[in-house]
Amino acid sequence: MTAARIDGKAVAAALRGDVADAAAVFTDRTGRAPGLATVLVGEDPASAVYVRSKGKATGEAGMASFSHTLPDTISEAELLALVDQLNADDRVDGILVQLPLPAHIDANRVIAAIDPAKDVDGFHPVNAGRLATGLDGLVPCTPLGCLHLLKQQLGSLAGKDAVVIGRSNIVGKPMAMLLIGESATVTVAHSRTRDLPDVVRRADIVVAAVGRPEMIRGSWIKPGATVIDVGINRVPAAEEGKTRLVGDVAYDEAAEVASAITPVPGGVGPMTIAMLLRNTVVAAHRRAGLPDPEGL
Ligand SMILES: Nc1nc(=O)c2c([nH]1)NC[C@@H]1CN(c3ccc(C(=O)N[C@@H](CCC(=O)O)C(=O)O)cc3)C=[N+]21
Repeated sequence: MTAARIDGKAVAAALRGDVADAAAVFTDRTGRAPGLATVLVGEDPASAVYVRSKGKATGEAGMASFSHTLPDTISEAELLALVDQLNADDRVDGILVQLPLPAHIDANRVIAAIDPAKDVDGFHPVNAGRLATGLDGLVPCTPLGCLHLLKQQLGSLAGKDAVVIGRSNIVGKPMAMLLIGESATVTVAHSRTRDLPDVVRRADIVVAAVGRPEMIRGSWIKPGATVIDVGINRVPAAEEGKTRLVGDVAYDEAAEVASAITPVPGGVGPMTIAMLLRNTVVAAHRRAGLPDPEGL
């Protein structure tokens, strides 16, 4: 069997169209566009690329973008002061502080300083708690994008065996919460899990978020499983001096066994950005006291 390739880029483009429609309605009703503020500390070139592509996507969706680039010599207090300023700014509906932050800054303190109503990354403990307890809040973009792809592919997830590989606050834990919310039977595996290949072999749904290039092999995949690859790893390419992106899953091997699989690039990555825009337009509606836009 050759697996269907789940086209995250196309699904993300459709979602961005719906977000743009909702943003236009919001702008009409309130007289201002939904606004996203991004904060980048330091000059890491890969991080700068993400922030730029987010800024571009925001404009295309009819939203306002406020981007702040700070030197990596900035103090924690100065960064916290900027977050306070963005919390107080009524034009700003969403705040994204790009991670990782330099080592002298406590990322948990910065995340905790963001107004939970503007926390479009869904990283604030209040939003994590809401997700864990089934309350409405803002949900982390990458797991939300993975769930959207899974539901589009499978319909109901109820009763499916799902394995999430990775236990980060950003992907693994919220992914597990979302899958539980869909009534899947969820196993969270990680670096200390015993017999990982056997654990993965039981799964109808595999979400790989470990950050190790091509670690999950085709022989680990249950025939017919759906595989969502969150990994974005840059590795040396065949041609001297060049690099290419690979996921956490050995794509060609897994595609021979799975029924559907996301590619890297063009899978989960574009969904993350689309969900960031989605969360921003949802946050704008809630802050304005309007009902959530339908169908997002
Ligand atoms: N507070 C915070 N929130 C984040 O959501 C966040 C962050 N910090 N720090 C960095 C990571 C990384 N991240 C990506 C999003 C989209 C692609 C993406 O669209 N990738 C393209 C490929 C891009 C390329 O070709 O380089 C794809 O997979 O097709 C990648 C990476 C969000 N992050």
